[in-house]
Amino acid sequence: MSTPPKQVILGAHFPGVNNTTVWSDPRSGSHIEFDSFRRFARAAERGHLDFLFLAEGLRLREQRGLIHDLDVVGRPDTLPVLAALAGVTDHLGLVGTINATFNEPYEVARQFATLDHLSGGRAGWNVVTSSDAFTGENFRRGGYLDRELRYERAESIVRAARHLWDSWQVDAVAGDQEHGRFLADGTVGEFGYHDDHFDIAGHFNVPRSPQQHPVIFQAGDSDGGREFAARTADVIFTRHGTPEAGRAFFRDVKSRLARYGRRPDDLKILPGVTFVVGDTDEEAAELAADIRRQQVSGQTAILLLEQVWNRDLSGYDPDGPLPDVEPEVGPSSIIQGRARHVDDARAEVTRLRALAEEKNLTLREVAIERGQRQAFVGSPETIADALIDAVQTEVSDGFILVPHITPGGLDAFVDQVVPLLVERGALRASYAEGSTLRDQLGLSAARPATDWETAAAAGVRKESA
Ligand SMILES: Cc1cc2nc3c(=O)[nH]c(=O)nc-3n(C[C@H](O)[C@H](O)[C@H](O)COP(=O)(O)O)c2cc1C
Repeated sequence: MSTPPKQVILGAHFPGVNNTTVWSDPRSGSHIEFDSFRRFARAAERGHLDFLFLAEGLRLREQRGLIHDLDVVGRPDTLPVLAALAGVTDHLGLVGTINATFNEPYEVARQFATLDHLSGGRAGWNVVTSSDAFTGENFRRGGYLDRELRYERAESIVRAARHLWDSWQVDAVAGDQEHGRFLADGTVGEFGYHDDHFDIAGHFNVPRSPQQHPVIFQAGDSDGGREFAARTADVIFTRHGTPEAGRAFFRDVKSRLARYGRRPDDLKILPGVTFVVGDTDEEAAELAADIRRQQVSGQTAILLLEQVWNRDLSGYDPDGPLPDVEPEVGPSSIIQGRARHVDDARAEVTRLRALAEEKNLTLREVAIERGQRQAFVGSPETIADALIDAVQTEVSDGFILVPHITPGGLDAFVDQVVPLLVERGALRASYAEGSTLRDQLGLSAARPATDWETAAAAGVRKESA
């Protein structure tokens, strides 16, 4: 009998309005009404996926001083949405993105512990570190964090939260009716946490939650982000364009774990991916090309390439050639509220010009081609086989699916691909009763905050030795 393949972990990213989705499709519904979240979550649960994932955007992006046309809706406040979903789902993990820079550990620890209670152990926190002053203007203290400190602060907030989550002993609640004593003793929830970022002390007021520590995700691909994940997180949410890039990332990140006394399986790597299911591979390829054209209108193509050129390109014709001007290099960015992901603008422009020439592409076609991400496109069989193969060949431990339609975009995957994954032994046929998100992801039970700190300190010593 052949051994079953490694399990494919699957999350479902609730899609807002952005250039991986198609808001203008007639099947597209509201990105804010609860019914959309509920339908999406129930589809994920019908397919016994591991978790639903919500991104976060704390300020409307601006480009050329105007609100960016995409990414405007679909990101209401994360925690109320997840709390409401806890009431209409039974097994699905509920993972929300909450920034480490603009929040306090006491608040965040309370919120996630509460979500963990409400959901019976299904909470996950995606710790992001965006620290830009533009977003900071929304907050009391303004953009106060130096970018270099973003991961130091993230590590601090998670460490402090872990102390808060540990502050209630397992047997803290006595519930002694005979003597009328609710608590076992008066020291319940006592904490004190002091470092360069936080100086807090008191009594935490949420009892120990089912997972004790909600699952910690991190999203951020830089060297600092990878090291933070190796030292602190249970899951990395990442993105890359090809399976080869995925394997290189996988090897790099997993190799960092031993330094902190962790095994490769202690940190799961999950790239975000789009998918298009068709009756045949040819039909799916045609559908995918059509979706890309809808996602990148002429105006969107201009906005996307402005992020490469870092200058106003509104005078150019999207159906004409690439701009003949050179990119603007320097510290100022045309976009605010989101990092520009262009390391060397001159080299990127040279590459795009060569691509346009070789394939005879217009400006809009270049924008479409440049934005291609790793996608699973094909018949249900092709997609199921490709997902299984990617996990067996260490591209990742699974994927976070990003459908292009809200809220019905998961349906084809759940109804046509999931049964094949189950048949091939790569996905559970049903949820195990009473399992937490930690159990579902194959993670071990939460370790106490002090264990993490000892391992991190030993790892840092090894690194600097
Ligand atoms: C796949 C992925 C998803 C992300 N999602 C969010 C998000 O929803 N909200 C947010 O504020 N930042 C998000 N980020 C940004 C990161 O948290 C981080 O702030 C940024 O990438 C800078 O960190 P880095 O220099 O390590 O990449 C995301 C990053 C990645 C790679």
